[in-house]
Amino acid sequence: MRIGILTSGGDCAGLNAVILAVVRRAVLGYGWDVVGIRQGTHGLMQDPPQAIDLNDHVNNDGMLRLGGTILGTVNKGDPFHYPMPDGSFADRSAEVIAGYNKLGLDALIGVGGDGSMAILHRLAKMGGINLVGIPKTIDNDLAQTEYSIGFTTAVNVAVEALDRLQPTAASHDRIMILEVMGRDAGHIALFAGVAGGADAILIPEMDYDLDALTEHCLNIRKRGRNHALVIVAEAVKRDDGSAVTQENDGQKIRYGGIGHWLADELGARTGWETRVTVLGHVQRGGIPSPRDRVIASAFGVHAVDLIAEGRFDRVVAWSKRKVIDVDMADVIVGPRLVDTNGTMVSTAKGLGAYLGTPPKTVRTAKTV
Ligand SMILES: Nc1ncnc2c1ncn2[C@@H]1O[C@H](COP(=O)(O)OP(=O)(O)OP(=O)(O)O)[C@@H](O)[C@H]1O
Ligand SMILES: O=P(O)(O)OC[C@H]1O[C@](O)(CO)[C@@H](O)[C@@H]1O
Ligand SMILES: [Mg+2]
Repeated sequence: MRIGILTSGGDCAGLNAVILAVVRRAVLGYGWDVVGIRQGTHGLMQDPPQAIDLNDHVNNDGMLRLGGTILGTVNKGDPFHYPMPDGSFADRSAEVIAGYNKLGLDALIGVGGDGSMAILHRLAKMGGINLVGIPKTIDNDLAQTEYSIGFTTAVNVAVEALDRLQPTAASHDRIMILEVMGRDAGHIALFAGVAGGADAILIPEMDYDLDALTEHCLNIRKRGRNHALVIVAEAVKRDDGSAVTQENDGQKIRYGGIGHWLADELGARTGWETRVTVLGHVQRGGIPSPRDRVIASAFGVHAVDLIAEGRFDRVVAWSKRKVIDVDMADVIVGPRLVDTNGTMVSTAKGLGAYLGTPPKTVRTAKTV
């Protein structure tokens, strides 16, 4: 047997740990060959396909703690809608499938988020590829899994930022706003906000009211505290409903900047000096947390076992303290958003944090 593995979508901590787990299980457990595909689907699109032999990495224990991905990754260039140099878009899916066939692979493990998983699922159906998916993304927005690789490390980074912001906020009598990533979901902001003691947690799943937020901050002051911490997810909108974006090139939207808008508004309304930190890609890099390494290892081993059992079109998932596997069709249903009636929201509210209210319009994306 000869299996391939690729990493796709935004990188995150724990990708090399999952590659190592796949190599160890496949090589030591089954005596198979493992091929690493470079730059996600882009590596397969090249002729010859860009790939490396991963068998030698079976002894590379440094990978367990190494950030990024040794294979490289892409979160642009959908092969079904590929941007060509002349500005047009082409369907290059057949080239990706041809690349897979040229490598002589019996199965493919795709480590990706929701966007990547949807693309790989479609390619697998078209090309008869034996596909198994492994969820990764700092956004933790994949359906069916409680945790995706990279999320916990990103939360740890955001909590450390709050830990560092609190003393400087207290020293200078300020409101500190921390803007975090998460794409359309507020999981990072919510987990980090609870763990880091944020006084207000703004997430895209909840509607906020600037007057209520202002009053909340002023009440903190009245109660005798000279500083406040606010965490805001990047996809939170301005009060007129418009998103703050850095890029919208027709391929994808890149959020960023809501923290600065909020600081202007909140500073003016409260009369309290307000500063902003935009955490950005710091949340994706660095050494994976032990929990991400555990999840990556469990996912990698289970994914290889699925191939050994001939069970394809499955995605491994973390559920109720163990690894399970689910139909890929049940995973590519759009982003899994924060459950506004869930434990994390009620905990944050119970701690007295300002979160706003659930939106009046029903959101269609999954919250499970
Ligand atoms: N070659 C590609 N591989 C993966 N995604 C691609 C590619 N080209 C374009 N995309 C699009 O880019 C976006 C990547 O989104 P996203 O960054 O969410 O990726 P992901 O795999 O879901 O992982 P993550 O959420 O961690 O970044 C998706 O909407 C996807 O459709
Ligand atoms: O690396 P890029 O292309 O700027 O993408 C940033 C996006 O990727 C993520 O880090 C992971 O999906 C999001 O949280 C963020 O919106
Ligand atoms: Mg994603």
